[in-house]
Amino acid sequence: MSTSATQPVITPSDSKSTTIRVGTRKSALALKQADFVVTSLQRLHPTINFEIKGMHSAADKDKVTALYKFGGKGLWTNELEAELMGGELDMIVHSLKDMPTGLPEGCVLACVTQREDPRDVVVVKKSLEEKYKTLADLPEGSVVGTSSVRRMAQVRRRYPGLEFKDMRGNIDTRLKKLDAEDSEYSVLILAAAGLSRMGLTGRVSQYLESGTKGGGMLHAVGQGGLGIEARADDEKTLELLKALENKEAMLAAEAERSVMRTLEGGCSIPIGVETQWVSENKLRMTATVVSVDGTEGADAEHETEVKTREEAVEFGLKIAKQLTENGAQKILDVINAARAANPNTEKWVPA
Ligand SMILES: NCc1[nH]cc(CCC(=O)O)c1CC(=O)O
Repeated sequence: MSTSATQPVITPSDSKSTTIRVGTRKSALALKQADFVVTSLQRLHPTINFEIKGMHSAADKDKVTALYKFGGKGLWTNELEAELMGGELDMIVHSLKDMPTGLPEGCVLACVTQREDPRDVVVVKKSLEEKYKTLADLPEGSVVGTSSVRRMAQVRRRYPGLEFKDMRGNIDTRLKKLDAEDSEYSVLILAAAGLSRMGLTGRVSQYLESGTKGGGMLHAVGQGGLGIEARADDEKTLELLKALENKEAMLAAEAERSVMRTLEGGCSIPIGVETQWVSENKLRMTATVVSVDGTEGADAEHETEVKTREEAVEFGLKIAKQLTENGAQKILDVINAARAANPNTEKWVPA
């Protein structure tokens, strides 16, 4: 075999001998996210072989059962985690917002990548696009498609005249259902990040955020971020992932997840957040907990210096405490009691 400058010789030592298996859900969006992570890792480590393995979760397979009944925590993630622990996978790429705030023993949130736009957005039915742009434009009785209790409760609080109807399925399916001539929906609320990753930002009609123009709506904990889970003792994979970590995104995510972890009583709750780096190392968070009927809300806002994971978690605790003092506990107690009393009729989805 001859060597030349244009034809590098592949010797056994630098051939693709190591394989890293990357698990993900199997939706088009999830596969895109995993692909993004693998492409980034492959660029940094050309000699490692990366394989993506897509899996359908229990919640993907069963679209009828109320999602929180799968056990709330780990709805989308349990099967993947079993493979991670069994060594069939080396990492899992998640939408951070679908990741439970408590991970199974032996698993860690190894990496948070740079965050996409964390906001929710309004998408208007194609045939109504000329008529309505924002939630405020919608006439009373208009139907908003969402299965997220967080989105529903917050919209109800600000726009009590609107109606809600369940909307599940992946992004493509949701848009098709919205646009169908005979659909009852006027708008959908979706995550900007999902649309953007699918190349569908053109459908965004309004960005929702804390200000008046944004409808006073806060997004989900972790929304727009990717979380990569790995085995706590897998030094090699943890080291690989360090290069993909975005510190600002990680600290903001830890702070948001800390609020959620502190407040949740074992089930998904209607909590919205917004975090923003306002100056060097200074994080501002706005958070809300809203009753399902939208009549009551507890709000909190605070900014503080956050430089470490511990400080981020501490900050989240502080916000959770402020929320509790402002009435969040009462709202959560009512929700938990209603779920316990009437487990068969609710379709509340953590989104
Ligand atoms: N609820 C499902 C889900 N999980 C993650 C995203 C994409 C946004 C993200 O990565 O945070 C979506 C779609 C949506 O909420 O519109």
